[in-house]
Amino acid sequence: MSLLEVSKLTHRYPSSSSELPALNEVSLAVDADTVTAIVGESGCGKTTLGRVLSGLVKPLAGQVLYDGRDIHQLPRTDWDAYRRNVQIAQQDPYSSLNPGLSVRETLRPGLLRHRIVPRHQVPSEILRLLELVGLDADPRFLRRFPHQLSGGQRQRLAIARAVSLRPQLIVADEPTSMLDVSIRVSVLDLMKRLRTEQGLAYVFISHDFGVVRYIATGGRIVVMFFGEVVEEGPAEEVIRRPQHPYSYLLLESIPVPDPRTARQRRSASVRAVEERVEQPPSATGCIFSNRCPFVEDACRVARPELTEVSPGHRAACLFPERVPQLPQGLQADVTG
Ligand SMILES: Nc1ncnc2c1ncn2[C@@H]1O[C@H](COP(=O)(O)OP(=O)(O)OP(=O)(O)O)[C@@H](O)[C@H]1O
Repeated sequence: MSLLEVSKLTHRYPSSSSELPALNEVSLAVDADTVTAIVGESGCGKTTLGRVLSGLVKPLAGQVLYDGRDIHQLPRTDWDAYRRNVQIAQQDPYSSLNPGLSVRETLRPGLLRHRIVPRHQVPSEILRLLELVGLDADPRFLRRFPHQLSGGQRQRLAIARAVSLRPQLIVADEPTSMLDVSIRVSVLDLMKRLRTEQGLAYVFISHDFGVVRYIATGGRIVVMFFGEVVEEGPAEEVIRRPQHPYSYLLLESIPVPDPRTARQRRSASVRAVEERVEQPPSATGCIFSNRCPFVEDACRVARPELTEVSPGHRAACLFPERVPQLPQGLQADVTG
């Protein structure tokens, strides 16, 4: 079931030096109770999309429909409910947490303002939330300030704050990219557990396909390139049989710990694309054609539409049959 229907979102920042919009006619559905992972390189519009979905940025054109209604047309009380129902967890919890507020004061105001529990139950609810996210539920910890917490503890606190309002959806924008690898996995595991226990949906934003495949099991993957969706579909299918060359190349470049495999993985096509990374996207043809290792003349003429390649799986490629299958070993690796 769709929680949000996103229709032809276009956004451009007035101060941007880029000719290209940050988002260009992005349409997709965000399902309830599941993960919709947005993946793509830096600058492709992931954060802008996340901010539009959470209502923090009003797009220049297009709509975000919630229960069939445009969120920017909602009456005040429904808008407040939407903002509570859709929480955001950001890349750098240090900048999103108020440095002057203790752990207790980070969690308390939201619980009171939105009357999540009766006033007298707020202290016990704070302790319950800390336990839920694996933080110390003791008085000394409650008095700590963000600068006295580790990176992992800060992100757990930011997650606790988001979950405290009992939202339907959390937009998680690169929530683990600033954490050490060992801590990263534990925070991802926490997010997975919370999702099933609390019946949450996530829009999970990342530039790292390795992280995306870890969190998006059973959900959907949306691949973006320069403000456009180039592929979207069920996570396992996008990973096993990518239908857009860009998705294929992102998957093929997932780093793996074994240096021998990592060497094998940097195939000729990945190296060729890396050499062309500075090329601006084509203005008229397929947006990926200037970097595509499988490009044909036709790709430089017109921009392909997102087209269904199998039920619920769409790709914007004129020649999806040219996208190779991932090598067997790598497939086993990326499907984990
Ligand atoms: N506040 C802003 N003012 C001007 N341009 C912006 C602003 N925020 C983003 N942009 C531009 O919009 C485009 C999309 O940026 P966005 O941050 O949404 O992408 P992203 O995929 O999340 O990248 P990153 O992972 O680096 O944050 C980029 O070209 C970026 O330079």
